[in-house]
Amino acid sequence: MKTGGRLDAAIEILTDIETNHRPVSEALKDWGTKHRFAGSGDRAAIGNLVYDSLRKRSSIGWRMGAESPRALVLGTYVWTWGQGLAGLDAALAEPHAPAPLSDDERTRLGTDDGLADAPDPVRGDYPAWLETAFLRVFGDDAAAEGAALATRAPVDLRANALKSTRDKALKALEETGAVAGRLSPVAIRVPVPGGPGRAPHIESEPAYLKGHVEIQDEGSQIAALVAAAFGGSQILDLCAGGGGKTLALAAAFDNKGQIYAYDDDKRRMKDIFDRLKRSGVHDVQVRTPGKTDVLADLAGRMDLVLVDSPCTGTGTWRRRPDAKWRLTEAALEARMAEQDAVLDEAVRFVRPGGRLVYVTCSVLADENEDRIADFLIRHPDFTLIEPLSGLAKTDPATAAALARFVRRNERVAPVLRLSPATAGTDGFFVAVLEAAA
Ligand SMILES: C[S@@+](CC[C@H](N)C(=O)[O-])C[C@H]1O[C@@H](n2cnc3c(N)ncnc32)[C@H](O)[C@@H]1O
Repeated sequence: MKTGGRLDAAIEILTDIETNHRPVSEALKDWGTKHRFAGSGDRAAIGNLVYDSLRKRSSIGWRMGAESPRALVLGTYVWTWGQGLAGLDAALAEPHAPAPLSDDERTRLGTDDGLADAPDPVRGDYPAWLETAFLRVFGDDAAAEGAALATRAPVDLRANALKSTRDKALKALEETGAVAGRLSPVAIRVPVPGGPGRAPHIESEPAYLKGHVEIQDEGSQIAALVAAAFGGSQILDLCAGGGGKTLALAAAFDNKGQIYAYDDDKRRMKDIFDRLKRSGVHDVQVRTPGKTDVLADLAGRMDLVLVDSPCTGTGTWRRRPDAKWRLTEAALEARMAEQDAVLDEAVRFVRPGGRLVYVTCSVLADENEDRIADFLIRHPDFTLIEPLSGLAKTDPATAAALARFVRRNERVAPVLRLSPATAGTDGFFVAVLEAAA
């Protein structure tokens, strides 16, 4: 396919997503099934056009005067992909291309900066109803933080210390352009190309197949490292899901602790057994929910309970831009109620003097500081402690590198907050609570 045809396909897919309220991945897959002649390069380019259009829906819509699929795709090609008006004209002259530009489109696409007077949520590409929430967390940086959440994310990997080292894994992945991560000592970052370029397919790399690396955002790795550094031998990962943090905890513990992995939704745990096996993890007991209380024997015994809480995922908008525009106030409130519930549940497992680590991949204070503030009122026997105090003992260099992400002037402090703009990771929040001895 030529570029013109790819632009037209992206418009068709975005229209399908919008009119039929379909998830992006499903709409892309469907289009692929109906257009078998499209090669893998075409599919990658079309997928990139669709995702990039969604990432900057608001700012491109503002500049184009419309948020129609056509306006978004044309704006993405000219501005985000840097092809300019001349590049677009060339593509539109190709077979199967979208219709020629109107005069208004031509004028708008030829204007360099149409965002000078735009409000923060437009410049930062986040939903207008979150304006107050973003201002509260980011202040004057709200638009810049939003804009960083509207870029493409790199592929982050965690070198699995149980099977390899970061240096060996970097060597094995040399051809992908992999480099060492900047914050986590086990992070590897694989850059993703811009424009139509295909992201590297890590799942087919021998280093991945042999369990030497796991795919995990560097922010998620840091959350696990911060938690693991509080040590102990009995750990409960209460919201284990597919096991991303469980695997990172197990690697940090070098198979020396006993980790219990649980999730109240059995389906979310479907991949965990395969992942544990591939990673060479032996010290994890998976507990799935059943008719009886399958965690009863752990009550009051855990040195560490990790609550990797359900959340809106605002910190992961780079990877799931459609979720950004689908998020509603009702969904946010539902997540907050779940967060309170799971925090309350966690309490019964923490031994006297033990720690409860609360993690979200959201940047919103409603899901972070506010949940902890309310928790401390309900559970005055817990206190918030320095989030990096564990890591400062086990890995002082990493703790020092992370110190600038500790927030001290919030409603609840100290807490750790990472974001794409400040840390180059997904948005993550970590609070560490200690039970009275
Ligand atoms: C952010 S995801 C976990 C991701 C996972 N830890 C990882 O690193 O791959 C949150 C998980 O919490 C689970 N969950 C929600 N409420 C829960 C509860 N009350 N008890 C246990 N798990 C819960 C959800 O099913 C979901 O899988």
